[in-house]
This record gives sequence, C-alpha cells and structure tokens, in this order.
Amino acid sequence: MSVTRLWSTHPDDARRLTGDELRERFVLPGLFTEGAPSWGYAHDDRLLVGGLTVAGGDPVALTAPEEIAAGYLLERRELAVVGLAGAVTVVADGETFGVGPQDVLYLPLGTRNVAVSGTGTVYLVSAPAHRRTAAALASRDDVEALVLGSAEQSNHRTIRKYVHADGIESNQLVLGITTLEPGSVWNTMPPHTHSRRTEVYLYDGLGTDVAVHLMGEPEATRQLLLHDRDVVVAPPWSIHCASATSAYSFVWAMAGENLDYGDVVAVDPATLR
Ligand SMILES: O=C(O)C(=O)C[C@H](O)C(=O)CO
Repeated sequence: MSVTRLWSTHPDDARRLTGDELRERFVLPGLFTEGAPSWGYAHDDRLLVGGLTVAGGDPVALTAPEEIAAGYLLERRELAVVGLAGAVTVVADGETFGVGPQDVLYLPLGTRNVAVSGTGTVYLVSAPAHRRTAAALASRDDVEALVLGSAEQSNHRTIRKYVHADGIESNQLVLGITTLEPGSVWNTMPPHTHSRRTEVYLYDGLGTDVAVHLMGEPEATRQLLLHDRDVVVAPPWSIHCASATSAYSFVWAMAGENLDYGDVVAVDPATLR
C-alpha cells in the first residue's frame, strides 16, 4: 500500500521553500491507482486522503495504512467516499451503497469492513473521530447548494455541502464539492483562511488544463501549478484558491476544531501579496 506522509510546515518556512520543496510539502499527485488505494497522510489535523480506481475485478478492501497503527481503517476514524466517475459499489459491514459521480458516502467510526467494487473512481477522505454517527449517502441534488460569484468576475460557481453542521452528521469532517460554470475559472475568490481547520482540495475535471493554485499567508502567497486529480493541502494559516485554464470541479474537505463552514477570516484581495 502506498502512503505519502506530509509533515506540518511553519508558515515562515513556506515563504522560503523552493517551488519543488513546496510541491513536496503540500501536493499529492498520482493518488488514483487501480486495484488498491494510494494514500496521503497529512499531519495537519491528521487528514488521510486516498484515491482508488476499480475496473470490474474483485472487491478492494480498504485497510488501515501502517501509519495509523489501527486494527482496521475506521477503528478511530470516519471516512467519506466521494464518487468521481463510473458506478462503484461500496459494501460497509454488510450494507450495500451505490456511489456515482458527485455522490458522497459517509461511513462512521467503528465500521469494520469496507470494500469497493464496480467500475469507476472514488476519492477517500478520513479524519480522526471519537463518536459513532450514522452511515449516510447523499447525491448532488440532495444537499445544500450555494451559488456564488458572477460571470463578470469569472468566479460563478455552485458550492454543494454534503458533510457539515447542517448536513450529514460527522465528528470532524466537513466536505463538499464546488463546480465552476463554463467560462468561470476562479474558486474561493475572494479567499479566506480558517485557523481552526486544515483543508484539502482535490481538483477534478481539468482534463489537460491546469490550475494555478495560490497558497500561503495572504501577505506572502506562493503558487502551485496543479493538474487533474492533484490533491493539495491548505494548512490552517494558508489561503486556498485558484484560477485555471478551463472550468472544473473540486472536492474540498476540512477537519479541525469545529464543523462551522462559516468560521473563516475573509481576505480582501487588495491586500494579497
Ligand atoms: O469556491 C469556493 O468558494 C469554495 O468552494 C470554498 C471552499 O468551500 C472552502 O474553501 C471552504 O473553506
């Protein structure tokens, strides 16, 4: 099982890292492997993210990577399985769920056996948990949708919130999918920080296009050139926004001190450096 560890980084260091070092610290490329998940383990809020493609073979069991030293993956964790493409079946402790594109399956702490089969691709996001809640499946039409931005500002987009304080109940995970309208390319502009939560973005639907992702403290931003299905970690001190050469979707997921999507510090774009 492939696991890439991302240690925490002090914001002062992020100002000085070379471009390659920045990528090594914050970007997880190539997570989507066939037949077995590849994982990225971020020490910030201990977010564990993975990618898996199944191609009609035997069910793939989701087991605990050595890094979390657990008897099974969800022994001390909760998990969201996000459908990206195809038709995937997830069997969790004997219960069967069909997961299609932009469906999100939440599996709680204590779910012992999770297996994925079918033909398609799923993104996996897991955070530590302390309390068992209920398994839940939501599709894009079931969830709260927030339309933001405008074509004039190239940031017209719909934010769909799946796992959050008023949606699927969780311990730490907050998760949703944002989709840009054709012709709009900016996400999360104006940007924000949230010192009480770490966030990870997975860019999806870029094809051969490229996203110019901005990170760092608002007065010292750095850029990362990201490609389709790259994952990027935003530590609590960092903004996280991007423009791209086409419209796209991205899965955003957070964990930390609270489940409050609105607990952010807005950044005035005029102050960005
Ligand atoms: O496009 C946006 O704006 C977003 O989707 C913002 C994310 O939801 C986010 O950054 C939550 O903290």
